[in-house]
Amino acid sequence: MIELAGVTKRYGRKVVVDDLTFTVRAGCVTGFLGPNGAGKSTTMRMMLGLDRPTSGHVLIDGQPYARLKDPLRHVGALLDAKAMHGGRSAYDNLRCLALSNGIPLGRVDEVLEEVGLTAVARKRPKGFSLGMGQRLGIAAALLGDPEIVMLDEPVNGLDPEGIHWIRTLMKRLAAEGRTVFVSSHLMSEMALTADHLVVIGRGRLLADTGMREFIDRNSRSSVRLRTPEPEKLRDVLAAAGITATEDGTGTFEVADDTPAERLGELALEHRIPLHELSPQQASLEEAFIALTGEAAEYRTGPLTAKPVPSGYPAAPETTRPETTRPETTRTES
Ligand SMILES: Nc1ncnc2c1ncn2[C@@H]1O[C@H](COP(=O)(O)OP(=O)(O)OP(=O)(O)O)[C@@H](O)[C@H]1O
Repeated sequence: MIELAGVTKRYGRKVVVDDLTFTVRAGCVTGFLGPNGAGKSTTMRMMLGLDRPTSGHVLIDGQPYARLKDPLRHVGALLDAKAMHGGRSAYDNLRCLALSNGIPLGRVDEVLEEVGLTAVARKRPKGFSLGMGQRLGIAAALLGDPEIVMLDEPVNGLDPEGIHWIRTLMKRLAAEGRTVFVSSHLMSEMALTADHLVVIGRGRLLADTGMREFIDRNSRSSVRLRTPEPEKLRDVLAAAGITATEDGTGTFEVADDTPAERLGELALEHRIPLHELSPQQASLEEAFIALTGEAAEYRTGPLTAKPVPSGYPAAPETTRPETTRPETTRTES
């Protein structure tokens, strides 16, 4: 478990992390999201004792990181894949880490196998591709068989097989009862991987909530109808007081919370043929943009920047439904 209490970080006069309080729990994958420059990496560095909070504190399983004995056995982290010694082989990089953290050397071969780098174990990382470097960084994070795994943008540079692998790995680690905390800008990937989300904007907590709840709260769902008789459907919907938008080709979008069942029954009642009747689920990406729109420091033009529908949230969304995932025990290596 990772606990942050009132964590603030200032660089000069700039407040980069602003009074963050949240807990990252074991047994699930927690996604850490925020626009560019929101303070994610700074927060992760403070969790790992690489940066000191200006105020507030971070506890790892109840202790500051600096007090952990053999920290790699408690927390494995990938922050910067390029942090490896480029002139030392992949094996030697991991061997040094193992020796300095009291980790059995047999783990080096195990993690190299796990990340698929056994064949290049004797090669130097300076010749590695971005994806191979990421895999080596992930191997280092797993080396101490830690209870807590923290990964900053782990899918960076990974090929589709690698992305699938890291997703499966994170889910497995969480199912084993470990704490998995991961940042990513790849929303589609995060939607498939994370159970819980912590979202920050300009250093402030915007949401600490379950994935489904986050999407439901920050986006509007709708129902799409398609008919060869749009005039008839338009009149029926208007008479029923249902607001719909039309695209001019017989496709209607109803976003006023009328359930699909009611729309289907109305169409049937008036003998209007429907070629489509489908509830539209908003994506994590849409919900994320809606929530963080005003908190984004670096924004693109109007083509991609969407207006925030309900204003900048005054208080973060903080709900944490009970996890149904059973905690499993695991044996130390
Ligand atoms: N050592 C530093 N000195 C001064 N400013 C810093 C330092 N480190 C980070 N910052 C600033 O803090 C802010 C947050 O940076 P950080 O890298 O934590 O954001 P991030 O959410 O990880 O961004 P990204 O998604 O782009 O990686 C940025 O404005 C950055 O310029």
